[in-house]
Amino acid sequence: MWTSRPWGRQTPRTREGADGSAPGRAPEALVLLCSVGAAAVAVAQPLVLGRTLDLLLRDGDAGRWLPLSAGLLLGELLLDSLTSLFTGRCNAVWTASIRSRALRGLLRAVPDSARPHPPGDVGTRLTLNAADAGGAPAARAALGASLITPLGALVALAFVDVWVAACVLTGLPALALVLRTFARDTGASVAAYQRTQSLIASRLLEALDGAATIGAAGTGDRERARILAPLAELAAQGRHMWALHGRALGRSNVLVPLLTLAATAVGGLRLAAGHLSVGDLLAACRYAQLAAGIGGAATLLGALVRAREARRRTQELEWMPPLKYGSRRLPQDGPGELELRGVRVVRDGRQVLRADHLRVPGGSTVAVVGRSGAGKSVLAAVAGRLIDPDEGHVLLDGVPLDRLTREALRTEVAYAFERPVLGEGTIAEAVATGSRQPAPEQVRHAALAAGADSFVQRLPHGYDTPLAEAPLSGGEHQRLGLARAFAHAGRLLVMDDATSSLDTATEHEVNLALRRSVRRGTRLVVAHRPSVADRADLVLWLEAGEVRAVGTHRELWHRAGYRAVFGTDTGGTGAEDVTPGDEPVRRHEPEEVRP
Ligand SMILES: Nc1ncnc2c1ncn2[C@@H]1O[C@H](COP(=O)(O)OP(=O)(O)OP(=O)(O)O)[C@@H](O)[C@H]1O
Repeated sequence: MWTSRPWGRQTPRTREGADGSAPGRAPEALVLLCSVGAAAVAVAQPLVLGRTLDLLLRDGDAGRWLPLSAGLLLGELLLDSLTSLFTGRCNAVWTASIRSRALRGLLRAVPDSARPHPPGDVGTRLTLNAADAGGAPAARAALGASLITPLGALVALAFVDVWVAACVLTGLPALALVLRTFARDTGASVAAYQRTQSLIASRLLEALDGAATIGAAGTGDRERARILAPLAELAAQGRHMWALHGRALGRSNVLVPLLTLAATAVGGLRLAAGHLSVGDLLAACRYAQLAAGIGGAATLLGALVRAREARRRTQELEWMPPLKYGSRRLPQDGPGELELRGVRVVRDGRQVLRADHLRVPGGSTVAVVGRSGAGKSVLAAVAGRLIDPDEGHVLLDGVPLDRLTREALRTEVAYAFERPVLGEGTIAEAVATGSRQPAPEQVRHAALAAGADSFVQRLPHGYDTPLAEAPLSGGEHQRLGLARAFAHAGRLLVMDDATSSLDTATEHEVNLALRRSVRRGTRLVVAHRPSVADRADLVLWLEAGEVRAVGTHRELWHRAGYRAVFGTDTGGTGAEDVTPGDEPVRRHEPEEVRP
């Protein structure tokens, strides 16, 4: 049953960072604080343990040093646990923030600029790459803290015994060199690995999208091979990364014990010479270990390099050029007159649309026809400012579209597409989604006009049926897209192949309803059927990106080139598929439409 629940856009309770705002320094500061605390405790421990041991050996009673040692051990444990907790939290909020910013950048971008990023690539950037990039602040904090331990240990060691400290110091440049080489070499591999990951994801999504075609053509094996072709490269890159990591760890794993051994030997000699106590030797050995632990920074460094490359990839989405809006509004009750002045659209150095002095009178219905690739969709996109022309201007009721506020543009220009994206909510929410919030009765009215009401009523929960539970045919899906466009119809409605999946009779009913029941305005209809062109007030015939002619369907039908657009060369008007008994088409005489 359809309920009258209003489908107001609810403000979801967003998790920290998920709204795209930067989480600030607090999560990172907490990680830094706890890791520095843990590092400080680690540095203090050997001194205290050494002193405790000396007191126990000498007096058999270490006094308050014993509980202090235990306290430090427990403190280190607690601080390590807190570091893990805050690291998880920091990673989560940063990942959410980076992902939201990238997504927002993508959604705000000029649609054409997103074209080079196929869905699989976008998916990889928003999931894997965002998560890697989100790990950077915590890794940075941990790296900073991880340097405190060896440096602090070295200073403390110098207090215990300067000779042992000097011995450790001589080995540190070698460890630093290992880290530097690792950071340099691993950067390029990580970037290549992430690119290949995204290529595989893109191919997989392409194949899923075209699963029916692949199944029908029996090219499953070839497709599988195509998707997995970069896998060998990915494996090689992965192995290379692990080899670099392994080499860095291996080298530091050799250097660290050697250094500790050398420090222990020097400490032993100093003990034998009476310059060190047993407790001092214990502390010196532990400090030597901590100082040499700088090699462990390789893992954090690896995470940071990966995060840097991943961040670069999410920022490519975040920083895509946004569609900029102006501050002007449309004149009240304007008829929806559309004008294209000196418009040129160029793609890959090729002109794909040129239209000059083209004026579509307000309230008229114009069919845009032409062979495949003629530029119909480009014209449709330019007419409602989905893209800006490279040259020239598009005006709606005398106002250039790029001067309009976002609100004026999106409330007065509606689109219906061949393959509308309906989202994940209920049927009602899918129709209601848009710049305005239509009331439930308006949603139903729009669905009726789009010929969707009857099949929606048959669904288990009517308009409240979640889309995921509504098995929709291509035509039903398209009708919901039309309903959404009708529910938000402004003074200009652009329909780009939006009825291609409807049978001729349904398409005709939709056309009649559009005239009778949807807010009046100018209609720009990209069409492939002669019947649609015949019902329009005027036809705009495009060829190779240029306006070939403007006229009524019946006028143009005399031209063989025009008939060829519809793949027919019969003597009729090609509009014979119009349902008998149609009401006569009411034409709004255009005052001026010329190419
Ligand atoms: N972003 C782009 N990059 C490169 N070329 C583009 C881009 N957008 C459109 N084109 C090219 O512009 C030309 C017109 O494309 P358009 O989609 O407008 O054709 P169409 O007339 O709608 O075709 P169809 O009827 O097959 O949908 C095509 O050759 C297309 O390849």
